[in-house]
Amino acid sequence: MAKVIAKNPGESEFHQAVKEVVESLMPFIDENPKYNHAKILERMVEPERVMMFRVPWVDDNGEIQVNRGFRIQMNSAIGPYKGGLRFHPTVNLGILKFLAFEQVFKNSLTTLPMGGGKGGSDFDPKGKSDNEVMRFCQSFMTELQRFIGADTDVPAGDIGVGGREIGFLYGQYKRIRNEFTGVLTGKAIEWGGSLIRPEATGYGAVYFADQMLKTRGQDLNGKIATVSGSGNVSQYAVEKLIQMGSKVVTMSDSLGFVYDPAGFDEEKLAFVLELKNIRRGRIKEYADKYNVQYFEGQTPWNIKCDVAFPCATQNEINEDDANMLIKNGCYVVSEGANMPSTPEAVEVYLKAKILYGPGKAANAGGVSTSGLEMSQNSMRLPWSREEVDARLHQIMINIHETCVKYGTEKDGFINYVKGANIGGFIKVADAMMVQGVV
Ligand SMILES: NC(=O)C1=CN([C@@H]2O[C@H](COP(=O)(O)OP(=O)(O)OC[C@H]3O[C@@H](n4cnc5c(N)ncnc54)[C@H](OP(=O)(O)O)[C@@H]3O)[C@@H](O)[C@H]2O)C=CC1
Ligand SMILES: O=C(O)CCC(=O)C(=O)O
Repeated sequence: MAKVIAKNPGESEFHQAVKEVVESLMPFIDENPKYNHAKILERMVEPERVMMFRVPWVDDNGEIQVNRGFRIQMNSAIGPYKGGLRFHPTVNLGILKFLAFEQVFKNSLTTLPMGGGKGGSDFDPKGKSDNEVMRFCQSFMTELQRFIGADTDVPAGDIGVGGREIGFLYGQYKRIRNEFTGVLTGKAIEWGGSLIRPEATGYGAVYFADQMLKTRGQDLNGKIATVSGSGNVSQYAVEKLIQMGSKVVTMSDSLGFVYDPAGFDEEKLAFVLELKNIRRGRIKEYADKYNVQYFEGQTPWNIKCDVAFPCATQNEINEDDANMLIKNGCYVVSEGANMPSTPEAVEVYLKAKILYGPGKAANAGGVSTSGLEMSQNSMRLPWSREEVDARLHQIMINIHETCVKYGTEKDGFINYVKGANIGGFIKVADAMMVQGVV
């Protein structure tokens, strides 16, 4: 860790992600010294390649704007680099390296042949016109296209990158490279996308929670759920929770959260989708429309619930929030977001022995379905909604089984952090061992 910190100064999120993995992997590596001799971990914390580039574009007033673009190609031992693009003003090298590092383990857990990568820009799509977003995406892809390809590196969406952005990015890739390939996932269904990809991360986090509950002979029916965020992952976590009989009482955005004690239903969720995906408004409008409470500048973790789904961003649950969740009776946390719980919050969950599914396991449904989109693109054949959903569901069951296999402790407690880290590590490490010193 000292070396990682010294070599990557100021990248606190990257240090955090590496530390969590290293801490749970060290006992396993001590028992399997071959990984130590081959310096697997030292190699895994060093990206295979990092690209950083200028993204100039012209806004609607004719003024030139300059953003910074990135792509981190972290590890390709088990397949082409795969991972989303994030467009958000907070994006920097350290954040994308943490996301790329997590992605390596997550993609390995999916059982599909995908390496790990991540990219993005400090561009903020909020408040921009569609034309501005298009011009930015075209400039971003003009540079990115030289580093990616359907068998090399396949980006997708993440925060700030949804169907609209993937469309603009794909259009520019096709124009420059003159090829129609599966170079991006999250495409629209009419031009090579997969059914269920938009739903997959949220659905997957709910399927994972359901599997965790099954270990205690329970299910989601009748449970009170809190969800944070109101973007892609949150929207479909809420949809699946409603379908499974839970009562979802919160959603949020970066300005605050709404508390609806009667619970979201399909009609209310349709309002949120229209608000967020089309009008691109603020969640406060939900409180105004349905006459419920809105808590400005706050997160939903002090609301009483059985199950919590953090689906917004990293480090959105701190130690106090975690203590509050547990004090209020919450005993399941399934992370739709990447690293939404601080290390102190994770300590609280593990000490309380609740059912805690870390993001790299619980939110792997999104990238899994991206992998299924790649398969369909290679075959040039689309699968039905039922087929993709069944495959997604089975993958989440398999990931859960892997966590149980490597994370069950002597007293029977399932430490999903340990299970996901060891389960994700083995496949990548073994591939690296036989591929030589690369
Ligand atoms: N999309 C996917 O397939 C996958 C996404 N993830 C992870 O899920 C999380 C959400 O992604 P996604 O739903 O795609 O992104 P979206 O951009 O669709 O939605 C993000 C949501 O989180 C909120 N948010 C973003 N930043 C902050 C912040 N700093 N504080 C509070 N709220 C914030 C946003 O509010 P506002 O609109 O106000 O910014 C918005 O409600 C991320 O951690 C992402 O890495 C993980 C696996 C796959
Ligand atoms: O679908 C993908 O390729 C990436 C999804 C993603 O960015 C993630 O799992 O965090």
